[in-house]
Amino acid sequence: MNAGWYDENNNGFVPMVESHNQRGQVQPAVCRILDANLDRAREGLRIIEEWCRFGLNNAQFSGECKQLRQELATWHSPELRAARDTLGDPGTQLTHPQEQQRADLKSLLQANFCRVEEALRVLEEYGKLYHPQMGSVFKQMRYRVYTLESRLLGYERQQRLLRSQLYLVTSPTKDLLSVVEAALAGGLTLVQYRDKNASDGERLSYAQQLCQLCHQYGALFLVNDRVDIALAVDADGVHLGQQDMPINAARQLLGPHKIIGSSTTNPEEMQRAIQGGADYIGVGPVYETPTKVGKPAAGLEYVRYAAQHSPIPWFAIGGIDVNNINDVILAGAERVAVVRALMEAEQPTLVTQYFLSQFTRVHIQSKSELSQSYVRANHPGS
Ligand SMILES: Cc1ncc(COP(=O)(O)OP(=O)(O)O)c(N)n1
Ligand SMILES: Cc1ncsc1CCOP(=O)(O)O
Ligand SMILES: [Mg+2]
Repeated sequence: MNAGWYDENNNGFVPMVESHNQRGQVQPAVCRILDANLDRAREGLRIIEEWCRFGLNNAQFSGECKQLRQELATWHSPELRAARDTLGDPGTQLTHPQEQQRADLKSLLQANFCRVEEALRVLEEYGKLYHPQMGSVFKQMRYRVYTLESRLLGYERQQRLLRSQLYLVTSPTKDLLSVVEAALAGGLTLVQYRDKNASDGERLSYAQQLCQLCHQYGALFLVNDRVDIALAVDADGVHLGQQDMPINAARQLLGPHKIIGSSTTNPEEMQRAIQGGADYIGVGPVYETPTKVGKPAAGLEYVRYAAQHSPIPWFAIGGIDVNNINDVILAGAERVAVVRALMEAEQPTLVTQYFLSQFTRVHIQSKSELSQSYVRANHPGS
């Protein structure tokens, strides 16, 4: 097999020029290192590719993984393979406890990205001893993998946001973690940590614990108001109100792939949030609420407006509970955010399940009511 690499600019396969080794200058150990790391990088990419293909059904991401694997294969010459000495390799016996268990899919993907990036770095450095172009080729490849990682994790986040119909905004309580965990156990997939009075130390500590908990359950975790805390705990994003940091400044700090939510009370604020690049908006307060004292209700009218006009995901918020959720859904909401209804619930797991079940039930019921009234109108007496 001829070694070489795929050059996008020349649009073709570039055969590998004579290696230093062929001139007898490279130690066998270097060939073993290159062989092992070519394998490591390809295996890691294959694991990521399987998720892109079968988990996300995403042809673009899986295509990029496959392309990278094929480019790696072109460097894996018989000469490097021949240097392999598995029996004499002390590293085959060494495993790290973290390799034995992965907390969730995100950590599985991150661990494998890390493995690929490390292997590419090794190939970049030791490759310089083997072939004059190996250093720059593997450096470029490593940057492509970084880009793929951040695009893939960003895409995953957006998908999870789209699928989230219930959003818990927390309020301070001594059993904060157990309330949130009970709601997560009921199927909650989106949590915002909100505490207007805690010290920064407390905020950081709660944010860290909640972030870890949410990720264990595969849920998204956002921080209210504070971009710095969101960054410090590697949260999935922030929620910003009209008085908080502007969306574009937060985007500069958080990068393109974190989620930024924005509060809106009227069509003008909605328009500005969308133009500013918000990933979702809060729509409300739908009803007056003691959680946001002094903020007048925007009403169901604004919910109907959002249902007609918002091109991005939006969450109705403010005074929503198990008694009025159906009115909010019938006004067009497909997603709601709540504080008290879950934070003060005796059984947050059951209340979460109830809320989530309403999105399916109300739509089925309202469709069947509509079809019944259609039959009555068109076939009187039947
Ligand atoms: C989902 C969601 N919508 C609206 C808000 C309110 O944000 P803001 O207007 O900044 O008020 P505070 O929550 O900071 O008091 C929210 N937090 N979440
Ligand atoms: C933070 C916020 N922003 C608009 S309404 C609201 C509070 C909603 O709280 P509750 O669900 O307890 O009425
Ligand atoms: Mg705010």
